[in-house]
Amino acid sequence: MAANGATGRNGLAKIHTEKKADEVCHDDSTTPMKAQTIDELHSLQMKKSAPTTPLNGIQGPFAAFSEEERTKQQLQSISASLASLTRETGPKVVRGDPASKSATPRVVSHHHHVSPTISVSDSSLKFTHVLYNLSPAELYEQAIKYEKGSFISSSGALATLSGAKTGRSPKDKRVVRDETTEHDLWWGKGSPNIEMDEQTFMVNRERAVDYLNSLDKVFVNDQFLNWDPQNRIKVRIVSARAYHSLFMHNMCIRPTAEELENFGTPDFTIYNAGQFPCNRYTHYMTSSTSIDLNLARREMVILGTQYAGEMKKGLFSVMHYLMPKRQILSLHSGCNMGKDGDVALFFGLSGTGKTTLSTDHNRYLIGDDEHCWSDNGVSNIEGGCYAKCIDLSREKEPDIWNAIKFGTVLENVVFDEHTREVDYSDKSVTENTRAAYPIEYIPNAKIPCVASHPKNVILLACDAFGVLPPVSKLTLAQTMYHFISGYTALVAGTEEGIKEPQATFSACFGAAFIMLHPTKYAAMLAEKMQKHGATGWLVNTGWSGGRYGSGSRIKLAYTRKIIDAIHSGSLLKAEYKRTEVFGLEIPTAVEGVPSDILEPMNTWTDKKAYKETLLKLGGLFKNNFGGFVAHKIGKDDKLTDEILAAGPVF
Ligand SMILES: Nc1ncnc2c1ncn2[C@@H]1O[C@H](COP(=O)(O)OP(=O)(O)OP(=O)(O)O)[C@@H](O)[C@H]1O
Ligand SMILES: O=C([O-])CC(=O)C(=O)O
Ligand SMILES: [Ca+2]
Ligand SMILES: [Mn+2]
Repeated sequence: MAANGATGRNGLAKIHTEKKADEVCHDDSTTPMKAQTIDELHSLQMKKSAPTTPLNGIQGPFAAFSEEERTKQQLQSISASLASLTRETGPKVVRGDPASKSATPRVVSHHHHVSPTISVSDSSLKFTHVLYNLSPAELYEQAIKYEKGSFISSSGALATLSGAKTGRSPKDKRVVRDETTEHDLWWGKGSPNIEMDEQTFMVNRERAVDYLNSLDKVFVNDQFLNWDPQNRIKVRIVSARAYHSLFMHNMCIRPTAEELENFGTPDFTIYNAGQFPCNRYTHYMTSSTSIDLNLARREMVILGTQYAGEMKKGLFSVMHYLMPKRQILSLHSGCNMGKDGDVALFFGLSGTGKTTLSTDHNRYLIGDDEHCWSDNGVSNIEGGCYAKCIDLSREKEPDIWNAIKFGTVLENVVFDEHTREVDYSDKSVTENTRAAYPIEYIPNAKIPCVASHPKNVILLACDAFGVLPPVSKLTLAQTMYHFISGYTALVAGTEEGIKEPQATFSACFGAAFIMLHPTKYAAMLAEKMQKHGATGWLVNTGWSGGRYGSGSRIKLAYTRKIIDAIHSGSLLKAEYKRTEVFGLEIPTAVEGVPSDILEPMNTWTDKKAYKETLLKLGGLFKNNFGGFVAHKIGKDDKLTDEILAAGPVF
């Protein structure tokens, strides 16, 4: 041991450090240190953003003042949104994260009247910090720091939990019934509009506003709906979670800095206090969840559910009211466009394939879920897509797979605790796992998301009975019959409490979101299809070879081939034969699809069971349509009669 050199007392070699003249140790780095303290160093890391609100022409000494003035106006508007209507004052709002010391304390409070000191409660003394239109990166940080259950997935998405509710709660959606809505809206049997009165709305609104104001910080998103510039709607979403803010950032249209500068007052405001329940002693409340729409006030209140789809679909309901007033048809449909400009709509209830089939590598995506059809053509209402991701496969749905990256919200998925790799087959949290991403994450999205008039209108049904053909060509009357019926077998999970597929009829393929009587939308659709010569198709993306349990779901690859043949126009020219009971025209051959599956009866081994099931489904259709026979569709009696005759006959 210690063969050479000096040894210390314990026998170990001494460590020699050569001392230079100045007696200071230097490392290799020659870069001079620009900061004197740690705090200074950290302050260097972030540079000031280019103003989110560019100074429209104002330069020179007044520029700084006007930016300040603008920020003040913005805060005043937010304070007004958050005002308690009983105390008549808005909260003191301040911009920026309460956790960040450098946040400028630019305090603004909104007063209707100057009424000092008399009824001041503690809530009017505290500040509410406003996190206004944060970027995805900032929202990630907020979510990860403060929201339990937020993680970064291996592909960079923000994995979150939506809490106890993992689907919408249609039974808890209420609409204020007043003199206007009393006459305008669809009420009663079958209608999604469960009534509440103005007073109760205000009670819930106050509850939500007080809850939001009690927090240290709230998120505010100012965004747009509808890519048609003439019919754009300004929306404000006030929420308590970074998850909700990022979700809406992705799903609504994102304003440019300049558009944000000129945003002004919103046309519609959502108060999302979803973490806080409604008060069950409040009139009308039947659970601790309430989603309340007040069209006169242009406001929506969410209590007792954190499922983000409530905001998306709540706004869709609003569009279903506002757009038809302007002679514009609102549609629960996907939309895409071919290289030659041919446009297709994809209608269908939740889980029938709107997102999957409108996301098509060979076509431009206009949108996956909500559209308007005006005299100018089709426009997407949203700025993002909301894809189901149960059993998502990279191979079958590559564009959706690749869209799940930084910026995307991934709801309720299960992932590996170490690698953070998502297991898309895992239903432990829910079957209704979802990804919300900005539409430009799909490489062939068309921006702006507008297109000309549709050539094909494809009605998607996921038939758990396995008796509807994979594809049939419809007459206009049949298209209307199936549009009004809105049949599918609901795939588990998107609506609370549905665990097994079951036959469902939902008028206009979205009765949960329509506000007027279904025949109003149907009449508009018929008129537009007629005027623009669109062809209707019924595509079964559901079962073949037997009903749910014995048959199996039609292969996505086959459905895609069928859709390709519709787009190309080749299916229009095919040879057809007519089916029993439903009287559907089915093609004898489709390129790339085994011909024997085109006729469902061929795929069933038990022909008797097939016939029974077919009649059973026919009966369900008849029974459902009974609710509509007394209504006229459009001004034309002839069309109404044709539609009534276009259902199953047996
Ligand atoms: N033959 C098929 N055609 C279409 N989709 C299929 C088929 N077979 C399986 N699927 C699966 O069905 C699901 C269709 O869901 P999709 O997200 O497209 O529904 P959606 O109509 O957009 O519903 P929502 O309105 O709830 O968003 C996807 O998970 C898809 O992978
Ligand atoms: O609203 C949701 O939760 C998802 C959706 O698109 C639908 O159900 O139609
Ligand atoms: Ca969808
Ligand atoms: Mn939908």
